[in-house]
Amino acid sequence: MSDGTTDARRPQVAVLGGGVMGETIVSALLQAGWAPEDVDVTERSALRANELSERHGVRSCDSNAKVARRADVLVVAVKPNVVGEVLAEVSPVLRPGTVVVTIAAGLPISFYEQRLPEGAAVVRVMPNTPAVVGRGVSVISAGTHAGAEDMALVRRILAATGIVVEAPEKDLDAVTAISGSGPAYAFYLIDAMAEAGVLLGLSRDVATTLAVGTVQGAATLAQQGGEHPAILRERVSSPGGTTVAAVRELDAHGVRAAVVAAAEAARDRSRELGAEYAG
Ligand SMILES: NC(=O)C1=CN([C@@H]2O[C@H](COP(=O)(O)OP(=O)(O)OC[C@H]3O[C@@H](n4cnc5c(N)ncnc54)[C@H](O)[C@@H]3O)[C@@H](O)[C@H]2O)C=CC1
Ligand SMILES: O=C(O)[C@@H]1CCC=N1
Repeated sequence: MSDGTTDARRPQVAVLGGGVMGETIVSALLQAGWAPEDVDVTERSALRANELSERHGVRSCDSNAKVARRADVLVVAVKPNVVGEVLAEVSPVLRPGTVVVTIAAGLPISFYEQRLPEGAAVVRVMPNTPAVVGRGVSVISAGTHAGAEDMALVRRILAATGIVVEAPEKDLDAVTAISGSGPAYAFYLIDAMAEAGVLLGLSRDVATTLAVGTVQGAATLAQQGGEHPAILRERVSSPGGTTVAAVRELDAHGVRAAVVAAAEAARDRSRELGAEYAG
């Protein structure tokens, strides 16, 4: 399909499920230049539907089939256990050429292709929550019938959410473990650092400001400096100084091994979700 670059109107997008990630995508669409009337969002909760319409000016309703009928792009943003029933509602009414984009964790592209009309273009995406502030990471994988134009369109939709990286679907469980769930690991570290500051006698406000600013600054340095994180860590570590004393404790408490084990557990859970719901 056309990606709408030369069309007067951008492709009509329907976001099914207006939770944390669904709302983020609605807001990214508006930032990327979509008009509110070209965006539909569905919600099981009427209260939430009204909230989304009031906040973003988009149309909201509780009928997935109704919005799917007019959609050029359908974004599936419900929980993995609901995806099957949502596809059963929309599949009979989809127009040929509609691109189906899914952000559900774990479910493979084949799950969608088996339930959608023959030849449907499916693009699987793993975003993350910093997308809310335009600093997200999204990984996109093409389904059997998704062409270069479809992938370009998905990139445009996600443009306002942050970085977009393309990867083969076989990598998506690992991607989910690193960038999908990864913000939680970073928040965990920030929380622990702030708590440690309080333990050492700082006020909670100051400790939190220091922890957030330090993690943010370190991430920016790692991104912009282009140097290996181990080199950047060495540069903080003066001989016989405070940092080596601290890092020795991180090693002694197995923090590196814990991060690896956490990522493996997330990858395994992503596989399980796929097996559980795709059956
Ligand atoms: N939260 C995160 O960090 C990430 C989530 N994901 C995926 O995004 C999807 C959504 O996750 P969240 O936004 O966190 O969940 P959420 O629970 O905040 O949002 C889901 C929304 O779907 C609505 N809903 C439920 N059944 C529905 C139906 N039949 N029709 C329309 N709406 C319905 C719910 O009322 C809820 O508002 C999940 O599949 C998850 O795996 C992917 C990457 C990151
Ligand atoms: O925890 C989850 O299942 C979702 C997918 C990646 C981040 N949140």
